[in-house]
Amino acid sequence: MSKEYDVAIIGAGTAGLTAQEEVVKHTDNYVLIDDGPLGTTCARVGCMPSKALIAVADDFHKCSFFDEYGIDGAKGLIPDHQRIMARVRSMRDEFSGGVIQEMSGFMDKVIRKRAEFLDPNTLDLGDETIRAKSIIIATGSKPFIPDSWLPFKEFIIDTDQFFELETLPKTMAVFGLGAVGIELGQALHRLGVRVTVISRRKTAGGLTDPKLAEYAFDHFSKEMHIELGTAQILGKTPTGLEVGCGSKRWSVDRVLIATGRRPGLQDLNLKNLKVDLDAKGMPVFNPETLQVGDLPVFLAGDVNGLKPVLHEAADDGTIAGYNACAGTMARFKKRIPLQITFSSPDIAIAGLSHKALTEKGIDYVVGEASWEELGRARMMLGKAAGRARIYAEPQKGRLLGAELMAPAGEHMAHLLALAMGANLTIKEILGMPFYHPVPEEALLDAFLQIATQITDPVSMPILQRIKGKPHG
Ligand SMILES: Cc1cc2nc3c(=O)[nH]c(=O)nc-3n(C[C@H](O)[C@H](O)[C@H](O)COP(=O)(O)OP(=O)(O)OC[C@H]3O[C@@H](n4cnc5c(N)ncnc54)[C@H](O)[C@@H]3O)c2cc1C
Ligand SMILES: NC(=O)c1ccc[n+]([C@@H]2O[C@H](COP(=O)([O-])OP(=O)(O)OC[C@H]3O[C@@H](n4cnc5c(N)ncnc54)[C@H](O)[C@@H]3O)[C@@H](O)[C@H]2O)c1
Repeated sequence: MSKEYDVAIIGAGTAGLTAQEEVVKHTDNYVLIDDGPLGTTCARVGCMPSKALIAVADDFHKCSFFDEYGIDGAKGLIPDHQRIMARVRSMRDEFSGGVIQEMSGFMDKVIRKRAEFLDPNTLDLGDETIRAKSIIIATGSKPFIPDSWLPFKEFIIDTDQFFELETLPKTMAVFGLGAVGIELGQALHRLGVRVTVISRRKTAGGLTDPKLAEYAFDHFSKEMHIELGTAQILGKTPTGLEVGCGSKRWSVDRVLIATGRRPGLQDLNLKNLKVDLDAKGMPVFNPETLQVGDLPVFLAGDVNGLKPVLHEAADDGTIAGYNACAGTMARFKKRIPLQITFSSPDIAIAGLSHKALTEKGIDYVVGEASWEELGRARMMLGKAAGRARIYAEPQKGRLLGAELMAPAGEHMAHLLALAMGANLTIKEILGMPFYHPVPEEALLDAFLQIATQITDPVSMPILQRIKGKPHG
């Protein structure tokens, strides 16, 4: 006879653990199923170890400015790749160990097995079946290697394997210039690995505004070797692989695959849910309730492919946990979208992207900011680069969205998202303080441009002063 639960959660990552926090408020009769390593993708092989590596790479990169600053001796500094990777792993172990420690209070609810659906209320765990009134799928996403590249697998590294490297290869091809490609590609380059990035599109870190995407692509191309084209693996060499795009060829020790992740849906036997699946095997679900069709089944976190970033996975866990226990489905208002890529300069999208505005046919005016001539950016070598495109509704200039590549962009993206969340008009934004000299001053130009394009005139003495620029 199978065991009966109120809720079964498949996946003990960020979304699954947040769902558990919500479920436990309603019932103690639940189970959390995970057959993989515990500690979450974010802490083990995602957000945290990647940022630990980037921190070292960015600090080491400052050596390249020391001579110009008037500091001698920088050329003698050598990154010890073995020690760098060991430190990254040690930080990783602290972060993922912390998550596992937090789970100790409910380990008796955790089943370390792989789950497959037999029907919407029944899971096959291999040697046992369980039944649950509601089931939350929180199985995350996985790196994906196309079949044609599998014969070269011994030389291909994905992000699940990358942080296990004892040391860094001398040469590396990075396939893709999305979030993973630019973050890790730039870090490897800054640490002295000879990197060749191959990107199918003229963009970086997910930017969708064509003007900004091209600007960012060109900017990063000046720092490291980036080729535009579809990456191919052409064969093995005595020490690695021959890779290429178009008619160009390179020999590299390893390939870092950063061409996107796939939702972890493949092994769940979703056909037994008897709902329509799209071409990618994704069941139809409601993005506000996360319910699959009208079944007692929910999709939370990366697995639903909506916004594959950590804070969204956590919100999803709460929504799915709540609805899995509630009698009726609650629809939740989502936060202002925010996506930050920790390249240098940072890349970010706050609110609606250019692509989303275009697809939805929303009218907007644009203000553009630049960090190239900003005094504060120019005095910090390597920081005087960056642009932002800020989109506002054409009447009162309320912000709709923004895309940017900018120094301190991670913070500015939050400010912009806050302004969007508070529904501020451009007049209200211009009434806010902007300290001098800070990177945020560049945004004033963009706001001013918006103020001059909207239909409701903004008449403020401050506009005249900003037009003349502060003295200093
Ligand atoms: C290199 C990298 C860097 C990143 N950096 C950032 C960042 O800086 N900021 C940010 O916001 N996001 C970042 N992300 C994204 C972020 O890590 C994810 O959005 C988040 O971890 C998703 O959480 P999740 O709960 O959906 O999935 P996960 O944490 O992956 O959890 C899924 C769990 O399901 C289990 N599972 C899968 N299939 C089954 C099955 N059939 N049966 C049982 N268990 C199963 C797995 O073992 C796993 O434990 C990064 C991702 C990567 C790869
Ligand atoms: N800072 C962050 O929040 C952060 C950091 C890293 C990863 N992530 C998450 O991880 C997920 C996966 O990141 P990712 O960078 O692997 O995927 P991605 O989808 O962000 O980017 C993949 C890129 O690879 C390109 N590409 C695909 N096939 C190619 C080929 N054959 N040749 C050349 N280019 C090719 C695509 O055009 C795309 O631009 C993202 O969705 C992101 O949410 C987030």
